[in-house]
Amino acid sequence: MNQQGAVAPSSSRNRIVQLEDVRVRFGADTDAFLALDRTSLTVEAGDFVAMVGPSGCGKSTILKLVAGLLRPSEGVVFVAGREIGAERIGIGMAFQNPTMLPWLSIRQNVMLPLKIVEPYSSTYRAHKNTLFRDRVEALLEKVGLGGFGDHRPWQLSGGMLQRANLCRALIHEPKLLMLDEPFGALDQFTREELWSILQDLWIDQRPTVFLVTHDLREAAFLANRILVMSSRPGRVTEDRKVDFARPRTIDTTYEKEFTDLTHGLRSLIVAAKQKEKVKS
Ligand SMILES: Nc1ncnc2c1ncn2[C@@H]1O[C@H](COP(=O)(O)OP(=O)(O)OP(=O)(O)O)[C@@H](O)[C@H]1O
Repeated sequence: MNQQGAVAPSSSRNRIVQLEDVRVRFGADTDAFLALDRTSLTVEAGDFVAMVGPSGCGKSTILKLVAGLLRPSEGVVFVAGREIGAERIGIGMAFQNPTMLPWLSIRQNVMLPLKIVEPYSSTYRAHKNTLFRDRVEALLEKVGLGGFGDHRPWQLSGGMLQRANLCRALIHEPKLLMLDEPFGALDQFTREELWSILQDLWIDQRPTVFLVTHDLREAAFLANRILVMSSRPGRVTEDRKVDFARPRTIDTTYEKEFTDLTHGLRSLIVAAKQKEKVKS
């Protein structure tokens, strides 16, 4: 068994995330079931990884393992060369429903990680009206929300809120950015606009991104690597490299290589779902 705080093998120190033979079980006794089966995975710092697969296959479970919100039942998870939980690492998160605090302005909402996360929190009071405010304004401007800093969340549309949500996830320049279906609730046009915005932010800051999505075009547009998972108990069955030149544009998504890729991914997921039906 691994000791808490174990260090990853030195040959793999440039890998920011490593899962070794990880299994996750939920429930107890007769209700216990295996959600994630023997998963091994390594991710290089600065990479953009998308995870796709049938509903319930364990995509969000992998996000939670990497974010340290969940412990593996077996195996080990290393983040930044150390067993998860042993050392703090900057993580940004965004989910399908942006949970903004309604009594705060958009600027104050975006600033929250600076107020909470070290090394920013200790100088928050000194910088909140100068340096940090400028930083928030610059980021809001970048995502097309310049001039909306004083608005309240309920005055913004869903697409605008998700832009603000991305700003909040990135304001403290996290090393890891965890995105769980962040654009799932948006219309197609807004979603496509946000893909380009997220791509630009990633090119600027180069965090390591884990994106969970059901939208195969989204995965192929944004990621450098797409992991396809089998049905429950989930395993990574395919690891596809995506090397379309950046910055990608919406036109890229109509090119043959791109549609071949998304079509191929779709076939894999349909096959995984059929296997699930046969099992049940
Ligand atoms: N805390 C929990 N307790 C019990 N079961 C859980 C828990 N979290 C997840 N599960 C179960 O584990 C399995 C994997 O869940 P997970 O959320 O990782 O799937 P997913 O691939 O992200 O699904 P979706 O695409 O539908 O969001 C599912 O069957 C889910 O019901």
